[in-house]
Amino acid sequence: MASMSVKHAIAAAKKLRSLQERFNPGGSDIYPALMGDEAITALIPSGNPLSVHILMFTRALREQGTDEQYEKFGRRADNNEIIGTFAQTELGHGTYLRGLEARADYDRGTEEFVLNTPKLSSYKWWPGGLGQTCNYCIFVAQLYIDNEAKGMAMFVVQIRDEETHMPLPGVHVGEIGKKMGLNGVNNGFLGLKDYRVPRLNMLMRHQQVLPDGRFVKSPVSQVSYFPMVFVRCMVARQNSNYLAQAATIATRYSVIRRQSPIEEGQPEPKILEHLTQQMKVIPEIVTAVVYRLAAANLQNMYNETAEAVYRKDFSRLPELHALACILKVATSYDSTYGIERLRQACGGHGYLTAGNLGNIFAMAAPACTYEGENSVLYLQVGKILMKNWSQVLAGRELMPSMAYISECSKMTSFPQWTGSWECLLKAIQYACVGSIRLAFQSYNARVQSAQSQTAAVNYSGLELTKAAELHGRSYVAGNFYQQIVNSPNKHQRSPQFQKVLENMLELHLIQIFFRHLGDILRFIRITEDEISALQRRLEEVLKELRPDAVAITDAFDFNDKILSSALGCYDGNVYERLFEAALKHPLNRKSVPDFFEAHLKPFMKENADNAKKSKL
Ligand SMILES: CCCCC/C=C\C/C=C\C/C=C\C/C=C\C/C=C/C(=O)SCCNC(=O)CCNC(=O)[C@H](O)C(C)(C)COP(=O)(O)OP(=O)(O)OC[C@H]1O[C@@H](n2cnc3c(N)ncnc32)[C@H](O)[C@@H]1OP(=O)(O)O
Ligand SMILES: Cc1cc2nc3c(=O)[nH]c(=O)nc-3n(C[C@H](O)[C@H](O)[C@H](O)COP(=O)(O)OP(=O)(O)OC[C@H]3O[C@@H](n4cnc5c(N)ncnc54)[C@H](O)[C@@H]3O)c2cc1C
Repeated sequence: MASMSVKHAIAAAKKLRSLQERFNPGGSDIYPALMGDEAITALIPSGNPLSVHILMFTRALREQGTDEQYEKFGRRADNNEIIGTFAQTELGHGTYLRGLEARADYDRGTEEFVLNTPKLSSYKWWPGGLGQTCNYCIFVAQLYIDNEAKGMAMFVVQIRDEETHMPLPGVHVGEIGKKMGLNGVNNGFLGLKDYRVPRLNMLMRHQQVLPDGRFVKSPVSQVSYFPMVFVRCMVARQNSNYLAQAATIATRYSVIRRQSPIEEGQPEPKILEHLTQQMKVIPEIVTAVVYRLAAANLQNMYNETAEAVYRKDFSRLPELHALACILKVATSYDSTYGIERLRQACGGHGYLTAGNLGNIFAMAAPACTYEGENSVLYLQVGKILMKNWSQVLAGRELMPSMAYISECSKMTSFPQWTGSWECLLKAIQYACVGSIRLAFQSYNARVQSAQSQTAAVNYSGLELTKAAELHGRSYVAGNFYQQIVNSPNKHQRSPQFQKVLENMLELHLIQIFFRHLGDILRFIRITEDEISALQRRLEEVLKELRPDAVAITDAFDFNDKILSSALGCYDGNVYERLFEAALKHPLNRKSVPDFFEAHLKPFMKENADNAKKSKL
């Protein structure tokens, strides 16, 4: 599997390079080239062993290295002359970066760094492609000068000979073992023992170690986290893609499969005629659209911030960090949940490998963990919301994506309930701000009672997480509302298309309202009649969107090769493809399986003999 994945990955990397040149000639931004990432991902259903090379190794060299270091390493990496990974996580630490144990000691006598993973727990563990594919890595270590810790630093480390691919002396590298999915990625482990690299192998765009050992601190330490921010932005796009693929498969299957008459004596309908099936499938189609639009917004913000950081303007980093966290969490959680719900909507055939929904789930699910485990990133956002609430109390302006928090904070009560889109959106935002206020009361009371900020964050963690989740909902729903209702290119849309988009907005807002009804009722009085009216609207909009479900998923434009699913094939010949896949199973090569003579027959005979004996 690994070699097949590498073969496909090389084909994908060549395609990506050509896409990059076409979309973005000579440019550094990979994102436009990834417009074809569905194809890339589909080429390698077991995961792309070069993805961390492309997404993190090359970018870290470009963004964290000096121009000279880019010329020495980055150009060769961009040209795929060397293959690298991003080796930060260790066997013993992944989240708490200040706890990383790998160390880099500066030797001013030789102007080198001596790299060590002092204990088993210090081994790098998980980096994509590290096991077998890569010959270089970005090695993240605690920097020590004269045995004094200076914080985290990144080092370009060659781990394998470029000709023979043999691990270099002092390098212990290999594959970490089978995973739930992505088994073509060869995630690896790396131990270094007294491994020396020249001083200029430390990436020094933002922080430097001078030949005499003097340390020049980064103006903004968080800029070293930037490679992670980029992948979080990519996860938002990629996981919305995975959800869109699953939604396409389940939608197509739901208009092929017939089951259970709705009226006595009537023929069995397509299962998508069942209202409960519509409630399983159509909201996931809409969620995929909602997150794809939010991810595109985030990517634009990333590109703008990356250019600003290149000019040493770090002002937009905090907002990008907050949004990248919240969208990475929301898309990975919701896509993973949605793909499983869509799998269940396809009955038993959804559980067949030939349906590919299991593999799509296995590709999507780890995004809840890598690039910052979701619950940890929610706490990150919760902390940022506490800081911003302090700004609100001090009457200061907030970052644009949090402006609604200021507006809602000035409302003494929620206006008369109308049930309009604006009302639904404001209700979610108002509930979010109510949750932030409550979380702040708990958090601030703890800080005031002399708890450390870290401890206060931990003990207020449930409320901080709730506030962060509702902030994510507010941002995503707000973005979707703006795109549908206030988009500058709205007039270019046909009335029919605008109506479909408005139906998707109606469904999204009502669905989020019902998902957080408890959170909303905590702060807003809504009558039973008003809630029942929304229930009716939900049923109505599902019915309205039903005729458009196939067209919307066709518009995702995944071909059969990408979907790789007997349930989601464009020609709808599901049963023929399921049967064709079944006949290809190795067990069907022989009429009598080998295990019959070896195991089953003796087993049955023994039982028969025992039964006879017991009768005697
Ligand atoms: C061609 C490719 C194929 C096609 C594929 C297509 C698309 C790609 C889709 C998916 C990806 C595919 C492949 C890649 C797969 C896997 C790659 C995975 C890689 C990894 O997992 S790399 C390792 C990731 N690890 C982490 O994320 C660690 C998480 N931990 C942390 O971030 C930190 O420890 C912490 C949790 C933030 C805590 O930090 P701490 O040091 O305790 O300090 P704090 O007080 O919490 O923060 C200090 C300060 O800094 C701010 N901050 C924190 N993080 C950031 C950041 N990232 N950016 C900016 N600012 C940050 C924080 O807000 C605080 O600010 P203050 O103002 O409060 O001081
Ligand atoms: C498929 C995959 C690919 C990966 N690729 C890479 C890669 O290329 N490069 C790389 O460096 N890493 C990579 N990783 C590692 C990934 O970044 C880590 O798994 C992730 O950061 C979580 O760290 P951990 O696994 O050590 O879990 P831990 O940090 O040990 O966390 C375990 C659990 O403890 C809880 N927890 C931890 N900290 C807190 C906290 N502060 N507050 C509350 N609860 C907390 C959470 O529930 C968390 O899930 C990859 C992981 C996977 C699964």
